[in-house]
Amino acid sequence: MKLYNTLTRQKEEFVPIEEGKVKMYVCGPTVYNYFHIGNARPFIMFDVLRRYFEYKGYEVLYVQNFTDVDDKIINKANEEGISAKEVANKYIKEYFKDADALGIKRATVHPRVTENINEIIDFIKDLQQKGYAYEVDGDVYFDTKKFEDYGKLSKQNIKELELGARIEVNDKKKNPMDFVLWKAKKENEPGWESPWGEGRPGWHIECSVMASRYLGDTIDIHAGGQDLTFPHHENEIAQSEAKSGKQFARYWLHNGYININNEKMSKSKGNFFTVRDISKEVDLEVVRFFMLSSHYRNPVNFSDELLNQAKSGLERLYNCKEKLEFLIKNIQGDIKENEQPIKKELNDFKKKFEESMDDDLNTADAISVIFELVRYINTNINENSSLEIAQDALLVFKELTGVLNIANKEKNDILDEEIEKMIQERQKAKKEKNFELADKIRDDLKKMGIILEDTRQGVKWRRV
Ligand SMILES: Nc1ncnc2c1ncn2[C@@H]1O[C@H](COP(=O)(O)OP(=O)(O)OP(=O)(O)O)[C@@H](O)[C@H]1O
Ligand SMILES: [Zn+2]
Repeated sequence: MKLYNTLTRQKEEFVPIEEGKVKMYVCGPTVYNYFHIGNARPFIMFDVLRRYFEYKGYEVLYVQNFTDVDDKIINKANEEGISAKEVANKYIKEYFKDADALGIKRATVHPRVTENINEIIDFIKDLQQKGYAYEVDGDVYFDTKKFEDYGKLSKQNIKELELGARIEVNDKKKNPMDFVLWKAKKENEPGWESPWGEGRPGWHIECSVMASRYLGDTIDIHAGGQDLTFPHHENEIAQSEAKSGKQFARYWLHNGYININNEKMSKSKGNFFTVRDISKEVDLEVVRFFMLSSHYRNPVNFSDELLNQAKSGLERLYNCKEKLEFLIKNIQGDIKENEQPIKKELNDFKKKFEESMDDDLNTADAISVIFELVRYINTNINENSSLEIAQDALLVFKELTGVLNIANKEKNDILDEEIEKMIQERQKAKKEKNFELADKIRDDLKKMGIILEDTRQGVKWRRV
């Protein structure tokens, strides 16, 4: 599989450190609000990368953190008169509700900053001992001048950055590019005891600490949104490599932005839609499908139109699946001689799907392959097919959609009330002598695996 590595600015063959194993770290949310669909992009896309590795037989260790102490959380807590911990706990719970509905698999570990304070302190102490960090009035800074490779990920011209950064006046830092590892406690802030007095960790240090704690000094993949490349990931590299003397992450993956009117969707600009609000309008599986319909590095302008397209695309997939499930219940027999080429073609779709996914996780092309498969099934598999070939087709369909985790909800999801409602509509149509509509409703139900029987006691129905 080839992945675009921000570190080298090219697509590279993925080679794991340890055979059969992938160690991934994905920067998680700062929990002071519901997350928006821009934030959902890395969560969904890297979930698919993980699932694809698993499909290929890798064991994946997947770590995604929660930033549960931060200025924004503290501000929100002070506004609402509750503790930062209460704010964070609330939004972590809400995160899981939305993430589950988006079909995002739970990480192997979801560590929180506040559960890693001792590890963070030890890490900073080590940096200080090695001469990479210095203390000023209870704050501790990373000395970027000491780390020769600073800037290697973002390929930034450090001189230019320094000029820009001078606008931000901070007399405590030796150099404008230095960044904070530990912040001395201010009033109305949570704080922890440390060798530098009471305080709390800076933002960047948490990811270096949690990645090494759960995955080791060198990890395979580190991922997040494109905005994190600089300074966040650059700083993570500086901290981790200064401490261990080893390469921190071998592949750096960054997703492009979800935009609104060509501007990055972001909490600070207020131009965002939360996943929670969207869930009131559409099933979140549609949002997942929408996300996968573009390559993860391309910018996407969010619109209702794209969401509607995703909705009808997903319906096409469910229709195909239901058709196959219906056929399987109603046909019989082993594969026939003239179906051998179909079997082969079905397997070719798998290969094509894998080729797309192997090309830097091109889910957009992978979805096109699934649509081709659907067209192929619709024209080649019917009442005259053998049971075996229909089962084969369903298996391939499920394998491919399973990697993306789309269209795999069981249709038993159709509720009894919905069925009853459709039956009532059919009765009404019959009364009005609209037999065409009545037959259509019966057929629609049949496609959903619901069989009607007109009895003297009224209409009875059963699931096939
Ligand atoms: N518009 C966007 N499109 C794609 N990814 C985004 C977008 N906005 C944020 N992200 C990513 O979402 C993830 C979660 O980050 P976090 O919760 O810190 O969001 P944030 O940066 O505070 O959001 P915002 O930019 O709205 O303030 C990060 O990987 C970040 O890069
Ligand atoms: Zn991070």
